[in-house]
Amino acid sequence: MITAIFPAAGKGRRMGASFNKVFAALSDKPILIHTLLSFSRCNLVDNFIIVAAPGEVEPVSKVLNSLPGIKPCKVVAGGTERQYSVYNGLMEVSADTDIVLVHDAARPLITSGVIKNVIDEVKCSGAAVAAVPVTNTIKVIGDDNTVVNTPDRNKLWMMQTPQGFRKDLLLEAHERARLDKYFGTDDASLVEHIGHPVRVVMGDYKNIKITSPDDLIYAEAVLGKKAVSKVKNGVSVAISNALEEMKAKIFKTRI
Ligand SMILES: Nc1ccn([C@@H]2O[C@H](COP(=O)(O)OP(=O)(O)OP(=O)(O)O)[C@@H](O)[C@H]2O)c(=O)n1
Ligand SMILES: C[C@](O)(CO)[C@H](O)COP(=O)(O)O
Repeated sequence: MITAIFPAAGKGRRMGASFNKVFAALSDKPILIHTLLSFSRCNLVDNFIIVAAPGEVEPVSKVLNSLPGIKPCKVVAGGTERQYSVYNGLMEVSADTDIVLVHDAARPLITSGVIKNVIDEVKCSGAAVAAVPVTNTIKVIGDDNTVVNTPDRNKLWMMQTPQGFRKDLLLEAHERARLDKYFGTDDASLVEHIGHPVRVVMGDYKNIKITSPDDLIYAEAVLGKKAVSKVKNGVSVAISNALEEMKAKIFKTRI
């Protein structure tokens, strides 16, 4: 059994909106809905756990479980850091799950092909992360802004999600990180911290994390045609209505 955990409990500060960016509209529906629909189209994943901000758990749960085309979701409360949010999600994974995927709710352009790449490698080696080779020259900079060195570009990859692991391995890594007070910006770092090899598989340059308003413009352009075809089959109408409902419930005091 394969379970996907979607950390969605961030603040989206770099987006500069007055609300959590995962509810921001991208084309015809919220970012979070795009992400969940993409995973719902991939028949390799069995269960979804969405980690929402504590005050957003109830409305998100109600809206998600009434939407067409999205697999049934469990919604749990997140923490103050992404790592804590993932841990809270992990605590809710069912006993019959053997593989866990962690995917940023803020990466809506994920494809079934990349999800499959990650799952295939987890089945072989236990830990896999989607990533892409860097396309710019990277330099390490010292305190005074002077270049320290220029690492070999052929060895530099940008990490994405999904990141997938055997459940027991990811649990051990998170428990150890808590004991050691170790923080990583992704789940693979925690697995590296316990000394288990993590394999990199091909991601997709389009699989961006929506971080700033410019990313929304790029994502809109990528989705362009797809969004139009979805409107035709009527699914988007239900989702647009759900977006309005979600906005009204979650943001009525904050917009
Ligand atoms: N305490 C947190 C922080 C982040 N996330 C989630 O982790 C993903 C990646 O985080 P990031 O893009 O850094 O999101 P934010 O923390 O929302 O953004 P910012 O750093 O700009 O505030 C997002 O889907 C976000 O919702 C989470 O579940 N819990
Ligand atoms: C996990 C991650 O998506 C890998 O790129 C990323 O590290 C999380 O986002 P953040 O911007 O570093 O919080």
